Amino acid sequence: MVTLVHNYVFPLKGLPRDQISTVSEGFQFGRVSSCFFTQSRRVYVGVPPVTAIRYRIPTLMAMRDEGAKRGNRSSKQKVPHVLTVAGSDSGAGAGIQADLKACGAIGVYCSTVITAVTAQNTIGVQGVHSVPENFIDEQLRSVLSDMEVDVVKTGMLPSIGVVKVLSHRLKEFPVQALVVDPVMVSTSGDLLAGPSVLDGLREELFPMADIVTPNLKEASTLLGGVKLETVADMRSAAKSIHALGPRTVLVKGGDLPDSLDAVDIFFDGENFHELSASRIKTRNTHGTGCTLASCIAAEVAKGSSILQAVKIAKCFVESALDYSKELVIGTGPQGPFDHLFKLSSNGNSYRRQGFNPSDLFLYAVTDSRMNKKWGRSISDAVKAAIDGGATIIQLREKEAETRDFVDAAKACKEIAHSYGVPLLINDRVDVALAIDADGVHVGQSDMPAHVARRLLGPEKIIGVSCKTPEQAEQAWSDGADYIGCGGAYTTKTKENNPTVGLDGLKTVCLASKLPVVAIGGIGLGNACSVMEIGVSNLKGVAVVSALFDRECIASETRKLHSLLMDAVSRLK
Ligand SMILES: Nc1ncnc2c1ncn2[C@@H]1O[C@H](COP(=O)(O)OP(=O)(O)OP(=O)(O)O)[C@@H](O)[C@H]1O
Ligand SMILES: Cc1ncc(CO)c(N)n1
Ligand SMILES: [Mg+2]
Repeated sequence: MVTLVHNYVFPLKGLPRDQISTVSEGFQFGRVSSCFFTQSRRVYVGVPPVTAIRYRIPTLMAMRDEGAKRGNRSSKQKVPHVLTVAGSDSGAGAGIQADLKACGAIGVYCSTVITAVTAQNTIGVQGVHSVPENFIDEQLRSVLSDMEVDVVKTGMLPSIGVVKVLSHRLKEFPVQALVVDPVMVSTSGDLLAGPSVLDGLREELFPMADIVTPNLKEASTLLGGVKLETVADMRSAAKSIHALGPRTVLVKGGDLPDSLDAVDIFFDGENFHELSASRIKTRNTHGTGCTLASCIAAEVAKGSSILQAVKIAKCFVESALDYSKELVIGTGPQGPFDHLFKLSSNGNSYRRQGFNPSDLFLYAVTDSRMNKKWGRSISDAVKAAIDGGATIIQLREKEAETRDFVDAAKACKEIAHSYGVPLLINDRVDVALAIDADGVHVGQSDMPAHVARRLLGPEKIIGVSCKTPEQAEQAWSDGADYIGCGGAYTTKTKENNPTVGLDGLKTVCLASKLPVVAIGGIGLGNACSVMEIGVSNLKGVAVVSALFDRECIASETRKLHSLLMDAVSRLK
């Protein structure tokens, strides 16, 4: 199942115990009696008869990140990186093109080694032109030797020679994880890989793979043609394929006949997980397999576990299919879908042109108690703040009934957008979705930012409250756009909220790869001191009572705006 590489056993013996972590999910082995090493840079230390301990050898990347954390702020931003080794689909629904779009949508860099060029459309595959093996090898070497790939994802590998070349290069340049989509036949029934490739996959790639993702036909072919017609069949297929060596298996049920749900079976050698999504009624399912595998790779590159990544990927495919179910591209039976969730959107006059960190400059956060105290509606308060120069609005409504909140948020969005000011919703991702707000702001105990990102899509703004460098790092890897850091000073607005002070704020700003807005007890008297900590990614201040617990919101906002302008011009 895995190769014993003795060189790697010896250094392991001296490994301090505190550098070994016990991992339950996906790391239970039937019988492991000694140490071994897989190509994906993991060392398993067997404790017979059933458990295994995992130690992840730090990747070059992790070491570089460590270096960056230790104060080398000039080091470049690390972007999670997936390399796809696959075929081009001229119709751009599947293959390399699907991989690029999927990774792009998830916010992960994707490099491409092209194994074949297909002439393909919504009707079928009209031609395949394989790239010579030595040139595939050259592409692999170019990318792997230079670009610090996190995860490799494979799609169409047209010959056994290509499989061998790839497995050789992966041994020379190990990566964190390998996702193998054993593409054999297109959904239109056209052959994309010869039968000899099967042996190559089984012998060379599966033992190195962290996950293998066959569809029903591929699972059947891998197992010598067994019939797979039910979820129970899929379970036993997953088990048999797992025995061929991969760490985990996902048998995809997109093509399962007569099923109301799209059910996939995940097996990690110990446990089965039945993953279900509603089956979207659409012709646009061309490329779902490639997309799913790329999303898994992208999520793993961002730091998810394999199972977590599969769940997120499945949800991505379901949402994308749902979003593009009416899309009409091509005349054939199998259309592509919209990975970027945008092509078919209409009627939305205000579309954000990417997040602009300078919008954090004067960040107004509403408070229902203060509005009640002064007898004004949320939308009047918002309008006044914008009149005074607020550059972004967050609606923070802890007490309102959901329906009232949705109505108020709709009204506020209209006002904010008429001034070109973005509107965010505190905590309530559902409300943000309901009114198509510009984004959300979540705290450490609210919905995790990576889940919010999945629900809201790549365009929306996501902010996360962070008090420590670790939380800031997490927010960045979760795909947030900015962080809010505080309390800068003590505040009565938010009870039980420890103050980090200006020193804490500075520490977080220095560690954060994202722009920061300071919050907590900030007002006319101290806003300048906050900005004067002088860290370039501190983009502004967020205020609640200094604006909303005042008789005239607009004039207080105006005063704060001009103070901030002065502070910033002094810093230049
Ligand atoms: N109509 C649908 N609605 C929701 N999910 C679907 C639908 N069709 C497929 N899926 C999901 O998409 C993923 C890919 O599954 P599928 O079995 O279609 O792979 P595939 O045949 O390799 O794809 P392709 O060859 O079209 O790229 C699975 O998670 C599956 O459950
Ligand atoms: C190039 C290519 N790769 C994979 C698939 C499987 O969908 C396809 N149709 N075309
Ligand atoms: Mg399919």
